[in-house]
Amino acid sequence: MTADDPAGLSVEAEVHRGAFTLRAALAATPGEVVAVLGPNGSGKSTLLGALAGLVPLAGGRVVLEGVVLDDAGDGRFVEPAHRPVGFVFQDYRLFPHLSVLDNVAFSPQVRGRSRREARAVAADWLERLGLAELSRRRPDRLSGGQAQRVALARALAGDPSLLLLDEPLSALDARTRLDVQAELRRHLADFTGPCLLVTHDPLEALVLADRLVVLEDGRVVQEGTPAEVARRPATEYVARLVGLNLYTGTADGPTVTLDDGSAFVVPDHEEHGEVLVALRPSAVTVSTTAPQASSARNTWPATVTGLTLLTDRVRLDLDGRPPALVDVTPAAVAELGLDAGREVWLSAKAVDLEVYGRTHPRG
Ligand SMILES: Nc1ncnc2c1ncn2[C@@H]1O[C@H](COP(=O)(O)OP(=O)(O)OP(=O)(O)O)[C@@H](O)[C@H]1O
Repeated sequence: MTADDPAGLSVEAEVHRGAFTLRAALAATPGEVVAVLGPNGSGKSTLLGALAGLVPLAGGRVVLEGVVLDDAGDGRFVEPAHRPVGFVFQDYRLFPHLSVLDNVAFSPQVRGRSRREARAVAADWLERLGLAELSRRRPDRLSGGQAQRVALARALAGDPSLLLLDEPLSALDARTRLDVQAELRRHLADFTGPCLLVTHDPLEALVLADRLVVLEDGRVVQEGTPAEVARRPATEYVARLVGLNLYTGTADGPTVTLDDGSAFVVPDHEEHGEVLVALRPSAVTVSTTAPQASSARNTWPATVTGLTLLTDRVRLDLDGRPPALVDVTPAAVAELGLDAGREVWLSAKAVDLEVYGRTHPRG
């Protein structure tokens, strides 16, 4: 999609906030849910703020359905209140002095509806979201889940062309979160415009999003479907997010020399030069004696530095060349006497190593 495509959203944004710079380009098609993931301080909220007109662009432009909302080049700028954008903030930001009905009526009113019409639209949204009986309540009398639903109703009641959700579920307890997440999924499926969802939670991104965009240090480091990103993470952060080991190295035929000087035998691949190698923690075998080396198998010594109980497995943190996360069964932990400080051998079949080129430069 190009910047002038009439459908959907297209953004090229350069934003300065103190010493921090966001420089990101992204697009989203109508009906598409794009999850924006990234570590703390990577610029996710800044990006949403720029789209909503709350944070000024130093460069680039924002085009929604063919309408330029912001263009740093020629100074065009649509005020936040006049943007067809619905925003759900992490802390909801409901107006404390207004009833639930009037909170939701606020959006259609700002967009030019009369007070009566706006209240009718609000009542309709509250009905749709199963909140009708809360209409007269003040926000301080709502549970977290209810406040989240009201915030979503308020965003949708303005009939936005773009929906921005900034960590919409992060303030909820685990149980409520699952319920609200399932509901949110249904509402997002009905929403016809593009939606950007900022989240820290990879599971939330997998459940709710069609596509992931990963920001690190103000730059987009990876985009793709959840499956693409999970299979071939582009950075350490993404690898940790999806629970994979990721190594950087240099490919030369069937050997990849890793940055720490160790080497992996890998399957046939087309890559030359700098590559990434991904390895599932469940694909590594742990033994207490040195296994037979073979051309199809990589073996190396390592020391257990940590053990974490997952639901049905134990994740081992291992220091070695290279270091690794390895998943084993609780029975294996007992049988092999695994504990912090224990020296073991790791082995991984060449076919379990996924080799691919870098999509962004190092450093
Ligand atoms: N008002 C501000 N003035 C100066 N710097 C700011 C301001 N707001 C944010 N920043 C800086 O901009 C950078 C990006 O912040 P931003 O809130 O966009 O990140 P984020 O990815 O949303 O983080 P988090 O996941 O912690 O919410 C940070 O380094 C932050 O310190």
